[in-house]
Amino acid sequence: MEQPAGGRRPRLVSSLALGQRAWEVTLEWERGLLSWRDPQPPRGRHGGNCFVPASEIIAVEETEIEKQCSSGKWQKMAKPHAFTVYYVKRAQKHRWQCNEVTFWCVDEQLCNQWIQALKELLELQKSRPKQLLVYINPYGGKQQGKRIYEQKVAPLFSLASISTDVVITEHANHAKDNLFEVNIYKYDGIVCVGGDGMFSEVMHGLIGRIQKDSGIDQNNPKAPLVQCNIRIGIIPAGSTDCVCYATVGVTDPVTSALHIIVGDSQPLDVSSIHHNNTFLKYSVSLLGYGFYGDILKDSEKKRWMGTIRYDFSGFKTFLSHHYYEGTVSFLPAKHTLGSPRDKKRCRTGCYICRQSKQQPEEQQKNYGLEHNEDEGGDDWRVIKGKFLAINAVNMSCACPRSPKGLSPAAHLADGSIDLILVRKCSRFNFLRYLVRHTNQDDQFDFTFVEVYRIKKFQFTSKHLEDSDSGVKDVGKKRFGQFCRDHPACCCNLSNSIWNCDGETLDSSAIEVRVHCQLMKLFARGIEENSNDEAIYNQSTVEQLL
Ligand SMILES: Nc1ncnc2c1ncn2[C@@H]1O[C@H](COP(=O)(O)OP(=O)(O)OP(=O)(O)O)[C@@H](O)[C@H]1O
Repeated sequence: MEQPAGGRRPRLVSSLALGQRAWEVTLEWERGLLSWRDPQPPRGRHGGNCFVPASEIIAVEETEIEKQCSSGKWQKMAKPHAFTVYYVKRAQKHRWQCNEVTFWCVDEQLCNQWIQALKELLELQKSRPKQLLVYINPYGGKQQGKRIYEQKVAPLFSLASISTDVVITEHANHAKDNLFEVNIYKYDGIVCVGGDGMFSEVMHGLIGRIQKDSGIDQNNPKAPLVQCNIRIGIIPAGSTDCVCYATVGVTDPVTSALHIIVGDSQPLDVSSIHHNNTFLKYSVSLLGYGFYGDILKDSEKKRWMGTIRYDFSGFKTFLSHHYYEGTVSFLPAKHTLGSPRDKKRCRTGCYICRQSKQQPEEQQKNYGLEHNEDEGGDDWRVIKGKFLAINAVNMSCACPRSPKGLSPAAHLADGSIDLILVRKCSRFNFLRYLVRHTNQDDQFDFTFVEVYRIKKFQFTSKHLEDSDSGVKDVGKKRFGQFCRDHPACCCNLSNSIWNCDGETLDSSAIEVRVHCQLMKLFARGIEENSNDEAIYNQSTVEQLL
């Protein structure tokens, strides 16, 4: 063992066997790094050097290995002592796998010393969860949630010595209601196994519970919400897993489980949505009126079709080409360093998101001040018009169908919303706009598309503004009915609905405000990997619709 100066913990260097050959294995405490190299690589082969940071070691276990190997060599030797290191291995397209390597030696004491040292190093990884509360939606997606959890996730949690309390949901809102009853503070995290709907339910339960315990009234649209430090992990098992995709880069249960085990933490902005001082919902990805609202409305009626309903309803909604009149008022975001068209993608360790970290404290400080900067004063902008789509996104909304997403440069945690207004245009132009979500061209470079980075917005449909004039209304309702019966008609219907992260909102007139880094996920954002960006070219318009 090497003994460096200065009383620091010594580096552990040993010659250990890996298979049939002796490797030099090193554990560097200061750098938190395990490495092994072949000191005499076979002729013609380069010496392999392997490194695993301690933060990516999943577990260390003493291992029984066969006393006799095929060559019969060990017969003459003393009993081998072995240990296995399980660690994260990066595969293609942001996928993580659990890899293992087994080292052995004949010196039992040396073997134990290595196991002890590695376990101590793992103990130092303080952000790792020890106890998790898991909710499984057995009916999400292809109804595989339970199987996915039991076969792919639970064995990894057990390997990493994470204890779990598992609840298999029996009805919608089971998890949300349960989160108001259990002692959530004894857990290091909440895991949901399901799709975006299940995640939304757990998020509402957790944020709601924290506000309740802190005496915050969620119905007050101006109340500064209390941050949730209990992280949520998403094991994707739904028909849409967009939040998982946008925060991990892939929808793969094993990858997500490994991000939970290593204790990743990704802060996330959350928008609160109110109507007349009544809280409606929280949103973390897409709040869409018009095109995406209509797709949801139609697809809800076709649940029997399974996941193909989204393609079907997307195509139908595109053909129907309805536009909606209304007024959007918004408060531009001044604090953030980026802009929606600057091409600075939000990636692991994003600088722009890190700079926004102090925002929640400032919001708390400003609360109650009559003319605080947050209220914006005269800075509000008002836009009246006819819109095919109004999309407010808290993240890029990248998904396998649209790997760039609705706003490629949106950030997960910069305390802003990207507001995209798509004004009435021809069907052909709208198609051109949609196609740009799948290629390298700028989807905001159209005269009928505007994008703003904002903090708050309000929307009222013209239908509601006019609702006093009863006579006009009757006519409009009739007209609306005619259009519903003839979907190829492209006139304006009175109202669309809001699609809030895949669920409908009860009101079309809404008030929205973003809460910077209100919650945290067991994720690290999308890791930089230029090869994966080439995936854009594979998407087609059909996939997008
Ligand atoms: N046991 C249950 N029975 C019925 N519904 C449930 C149950 N558990 C959860 N849910 C609800 O099912 C909804 C959809 O769940 P989830 O997101 O997991 O699946 P999904 O197939 O992706 O659904 P969607 O396509 O509608 O988003 C959630 O809103 C959740 O509240």
